[in-house]
Amino acid sequence: MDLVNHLEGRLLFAVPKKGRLLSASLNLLEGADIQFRRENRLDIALVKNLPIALVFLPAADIPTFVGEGRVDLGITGFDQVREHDAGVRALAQARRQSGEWTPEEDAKPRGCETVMELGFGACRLQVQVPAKGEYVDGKDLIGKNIGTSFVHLAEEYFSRLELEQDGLANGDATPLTGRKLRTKIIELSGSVEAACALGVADGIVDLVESGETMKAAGLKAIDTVVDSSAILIRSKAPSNQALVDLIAARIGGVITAQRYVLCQYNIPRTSLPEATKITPGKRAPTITSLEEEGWVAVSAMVEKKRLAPVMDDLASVGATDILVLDIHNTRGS
Ligand SMILES: Nc1ncnc2c1ncn2[C@@H]1O[C@H](COP(=O)(O)OP(=O)(O)OP(=O)(O)O)[C@@H](O)[C@H]1O
Ligand SMILES: O=P(O)(O)OC[C@H]1O[C@H](OP(=O)(O)OP(=O)(O)O)[C@H](O)[C@@H]1O
Repeated sequence: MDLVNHLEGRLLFAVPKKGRLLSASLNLLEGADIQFRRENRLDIALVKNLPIALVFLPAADIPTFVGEGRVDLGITGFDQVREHDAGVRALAQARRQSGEWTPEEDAKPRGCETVMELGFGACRLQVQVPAKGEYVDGKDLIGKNIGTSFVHLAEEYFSRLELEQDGLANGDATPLTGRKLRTKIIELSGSVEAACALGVADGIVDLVESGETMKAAGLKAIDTVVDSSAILIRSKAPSNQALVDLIAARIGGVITAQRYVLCQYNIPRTSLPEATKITPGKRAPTITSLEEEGWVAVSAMVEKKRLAPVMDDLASVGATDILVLDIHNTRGS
């Protein structure tokens, strides 16, 4: 089937085609009951049960497609959105400097909006240097060679440092982009951590999660440029706002279900005030009377990461029969 000619009337939703965000993104789509079958090697898949087409793209390109309004929704990293925005600023500044900028360009609905954080893909874009070297501060790298895949964010970072060193204020009057940098930013598309050891760069700007890659390459972090995690983004003028809202509600429900469990227990009514302080629920706990005089049953959503101390505290105020149930999905919570 010629998929490209079946996109008419469908909301376009971009999903990372590979890499760190792929499997968690597919889990979210499954939880939101977005059903599709992706043909081998095809980067477009029609959703069977909704008027949506999934477009599988590199995470780094998704902010461009969404920001230009070519795709309505997308899953990518916050770092990629920041890098894209910095690139748009750099391009606009270059066009202004060359006199090519027109007032109409300001009116274009460029850029994407964050719909929600997705609770996975947490990492940091950090400035890294050889662990045994002399650099301890970002400023020590001014005038040096920096390897990175995040060229625009690196340019803005070192532009800010250079401005500070020169005693100039960074404000709208002195844009971070379009200046001639003393620091040389070298664009690398992968394995950035090898650049220092191979003599290509004095420092790098690269992502760190566990820190294993950085450590294995003999590097240490000296500053953070961006704290990132996966986000759902939408274009400024999506083709079907109602469908965007529906997808957002479904995905929000899946994320809440992943973060929370349902905790149920019995407790003497006299201890209820203490117990409900421990489990206030998302809005409020549900309390029902038991057949046994003076006892109530409580059920409340509890964040998974707080579960063990919550159960300890409940037991210490006299709760019994404490049960914890997984939540499969939620809506409106
Ligand atoms: N180690 C990590 N831990 C968590 N999230 C990460 C990690 N590395 C990258 N990410 C997130 O995943 C996004 C995509 O990175 P990833 O390296 O998987 O990209 P990719 O599309 O496979 O590209 P590349 O071919 O450059 O590796 C990043 O922008 C970031 O938001
Ligand atoms: O702190 P860590 O947990 O070690 O993760 C960090 C690494 O993960 C990412 O690369 P990835 O493995 O996705 O491959 P890439 O270098 O080809 O982008 C990133 O670019 C780092 O190299």
